[in-house]
Amino acid sequence: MGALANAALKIVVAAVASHYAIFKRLEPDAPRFFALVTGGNVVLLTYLSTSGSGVLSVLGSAVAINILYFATLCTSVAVYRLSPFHPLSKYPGPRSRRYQSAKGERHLLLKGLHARYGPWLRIGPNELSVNLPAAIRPICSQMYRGPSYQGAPSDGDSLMTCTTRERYSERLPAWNRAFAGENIRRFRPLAEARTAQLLGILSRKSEEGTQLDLSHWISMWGIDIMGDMSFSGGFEKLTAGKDEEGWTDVILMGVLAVGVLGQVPYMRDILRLAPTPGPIAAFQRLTAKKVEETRSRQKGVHPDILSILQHTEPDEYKITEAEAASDAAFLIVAGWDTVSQCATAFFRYVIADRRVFALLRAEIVDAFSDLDVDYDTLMHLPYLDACVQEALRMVPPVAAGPPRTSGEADYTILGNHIPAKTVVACPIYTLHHSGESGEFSEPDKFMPERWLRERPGFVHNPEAFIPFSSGIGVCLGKPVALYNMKMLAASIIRTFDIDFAEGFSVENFDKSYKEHNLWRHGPLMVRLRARKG
Ligand code: HEM
Repeated sequence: MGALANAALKIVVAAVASHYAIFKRLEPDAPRFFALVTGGNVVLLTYLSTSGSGVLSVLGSAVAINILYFATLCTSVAVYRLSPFHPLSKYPGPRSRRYQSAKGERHLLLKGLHARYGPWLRIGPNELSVNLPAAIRPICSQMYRGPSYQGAPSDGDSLMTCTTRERYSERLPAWNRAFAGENIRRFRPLAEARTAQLLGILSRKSEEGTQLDLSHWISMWGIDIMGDMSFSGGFEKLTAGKDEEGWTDVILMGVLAVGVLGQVPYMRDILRLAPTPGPIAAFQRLTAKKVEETRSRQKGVHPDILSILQHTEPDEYKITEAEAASDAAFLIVAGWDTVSQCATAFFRYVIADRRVFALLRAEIVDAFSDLDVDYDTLMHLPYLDACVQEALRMVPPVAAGPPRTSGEADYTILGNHIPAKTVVACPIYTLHHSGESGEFSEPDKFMPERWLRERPGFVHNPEAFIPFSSGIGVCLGKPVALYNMKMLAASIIRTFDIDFAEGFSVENFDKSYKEHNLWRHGPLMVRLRARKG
């Protein structure tokens, strides 16, 4: 009995010691974890078999030792994480550290937690959420992306999932070139052509007097534009009128995987061994085909984004085919749902407020009358700009704050110590809606006027407004996104009178919003009539 207790004590000590030495702050990656477990068990079995016991007895002892070891290890990890010895113990937060929501209400949960615990919030063992505008710049301009970006299994990293800042910096020049100068100007006619195509469809529907889901058509418009810009076409969803291949769901699935597996990035190595689900494999085949097409093209011909990324300068990093395929998929995620969500929110709020609609209509009709919508005039319409900003504030397409990591260094942000290997995020939705800390008066109300500073005494802090993120990894497509949204908004508003469809409930529509890294919601049902006068 004494020998058994002695052996058990040794196992407990070994588990606590290995927690301290290996598992204390981070989950080790999958290969190292399996090497450790396999190596440990080989040594254990060799040792046990020298005792002269039978095979069954040796195996039974090994199983018991493993159970005791891992139970102690897990307890030790849990106790340490909740203890005052943990470097993040001074930060308040719910004891369970649970802020994920399978119901898609993470944005509301996080907002509520900040209201309860204050701007510095511990939301995971090694994770902080910081709801302070003054902290955005120091965090986002110094810290690189956190490990959660490595959640999705893939053969090559996209720009966004580059594991190191050095590799990211090597790839950035080609991306910057794709979104600058002559290249970015070439994207405008693509958006204009798709907008004209959408107007044609909407005109036909309005003549038939049918009610329609505007968010669906905006989504088809958005994905077609991204296909044109990224790899010179390939979707044609406006023509089809529907997403037959189900790319919408595939992309949602991919983004969800990043969100869930990002919490346990070591699982990516394990999942890579599993067969890829059919729809994702089909999307991978599409991006691989686009890589092949754009790679075989001559430099300078059809300079879509994927071609620019692959035809780099001689002294620049040359991406592999797998990386190019990941970039192609990432581009669609980055530029499609974001713009579509913002445009949908824009119409939901503008249609609901007839005063806003009338002011917007007057500004747009006055600017263009029967003329074509030109870039310079469009981008300088103050009320349209205020409405777009306000839609981005109300429903930021990326609601969660992009997670950053302190990596191997300690930081001090606004006098607060952030130890190495801590994940830190500035929660975009919460920042846009924090009335408590006073960034925006009446934060849950759609009020374009707040951007025009026409309300004396009205609190308005643009420093807290970061729909496109900030610092390292800030959105490169912002000018494209703003132009495309304004072009769509002006074109639809000057062409149609718009009302919600009969029986449509704005309250139910708002309640249908769920956040899973991307937004999902019910249909935005409207009735369009050709504008008179
Ligand atoms: C309203 C529309 C958009 C919003 C709100 C938005 C928002 C964002 C945010 C928050 C990030 C940072 C994500 C992170 O670090 O996790 C980001 C990155 C990025 N976005 Fe956008 N985006 C929009 C449209 C677009 C469009 C249309 C494109 C392309 C045409 C685009 C291209 C990119 C790229 C390439 C990055 C990565 C930049 C980098 O890592 O250096 N975005 N965007």
